[in-house]
Amino acid sequence: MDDPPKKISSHDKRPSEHAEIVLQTEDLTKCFDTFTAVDHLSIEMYRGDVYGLLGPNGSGKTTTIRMLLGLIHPTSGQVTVLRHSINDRRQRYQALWHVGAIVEEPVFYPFLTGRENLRGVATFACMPDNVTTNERIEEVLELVDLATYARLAYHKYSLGMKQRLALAATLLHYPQVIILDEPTNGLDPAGVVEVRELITHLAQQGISILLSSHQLHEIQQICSRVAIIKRGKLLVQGSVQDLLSEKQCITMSFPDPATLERAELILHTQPQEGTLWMRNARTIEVEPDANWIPPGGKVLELETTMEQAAIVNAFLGARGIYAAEIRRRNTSLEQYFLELTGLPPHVTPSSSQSS
Ligand SMILES: Nc1ncnc2c1ncn2[C@@H]1O[C@H](COP(=O)(O)OP(=O)(O)OP(=O)(O)O)[C@@H](O)[C@H]1O
Repeated sequence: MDDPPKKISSHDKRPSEHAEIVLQTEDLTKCFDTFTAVDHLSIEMYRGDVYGLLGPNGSGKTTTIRMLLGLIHPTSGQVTVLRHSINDRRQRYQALWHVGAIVEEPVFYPFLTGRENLRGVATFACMPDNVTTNERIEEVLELVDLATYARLAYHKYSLGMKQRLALAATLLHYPQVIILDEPTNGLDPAGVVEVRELITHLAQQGISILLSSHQLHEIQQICSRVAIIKRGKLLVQGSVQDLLSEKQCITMSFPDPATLERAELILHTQPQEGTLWMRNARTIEVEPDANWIPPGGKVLELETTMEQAAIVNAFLGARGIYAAEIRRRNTSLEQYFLELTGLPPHVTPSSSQSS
């Protein structure tokens, strides 16, 4: 029996309890024949969230996104956007009207300018060819910081500019929710920064953004909340800040490798009731950015808070072992993900399913 998904308590980065839910799935499930790609997934996204949908390869992210956009029908469960159900034929149009998305590589005409391409998109979207539409095109060009390049042919755009033009196209009809599948995929570092800054800027305007990505370092920098899924099931959902503060660690360095070995042995064998948590101590390689590398290049890591570091220190001191340095170690989203899923963000679908 699988563990139920963890609920994470809220701190400052999580929307208040009065925050408006803009997108919600309830028990969303998709089966392909006998294979369940998405399994009773219940997530919610608040106004202004930059929400990361994370999971190893083949965990069901794209299938979920396709259901959120009404591109495929769920086997069961619900998707609601601003209280309109995508599953209800009468409400689907209203629900999807609030959504903009980039799910596949956007296609633009290479020899038309950025502005002309947006005019083309507006025409295809049946937006009237009038002053309001032209004003909106100028507005979105400003919003994605492409106004200066509006007269440049698309094929001369950098990868980051192309992605920003794609975002401009999704913004034309004033969506309140934007869904992006791997928005920084294939971008060079400068393009990644451009898109990251734009996403943050859009969220500040009250637009909620759901994105899937394998770039957990990126996700950690831009997302306010994340959901981590594996084999279609939700493992955890919460604010990045809360998830990471749940996993506080300290590292202890010792004057020489033999002292470290003795300290580890003591921590594994001697703690009694009340201090048994110290038994989680393990030797790890020192982080490369540490300001001091102890002899042997290894440190002891304990999953505990800096407040409890004094207890470990005193415990070892009473047994004649003195640490040379104690540091707080921040867990990255990548480490958290790895511990939770047992998989790195990039694994082949077959290995993911067999694990
Ligand atoms: N049309 C389909 N028919 C059968 N199986 C499918 C279909 N679409 C997806 N799947 C399977 O569902 C599972 C989830 O696929 P999905 O593409 O949603 O995963 P993902 O998390 O987006 O993966 P990735 O990170 O590699 O893009 C995979 O095992 C995939 O092979």
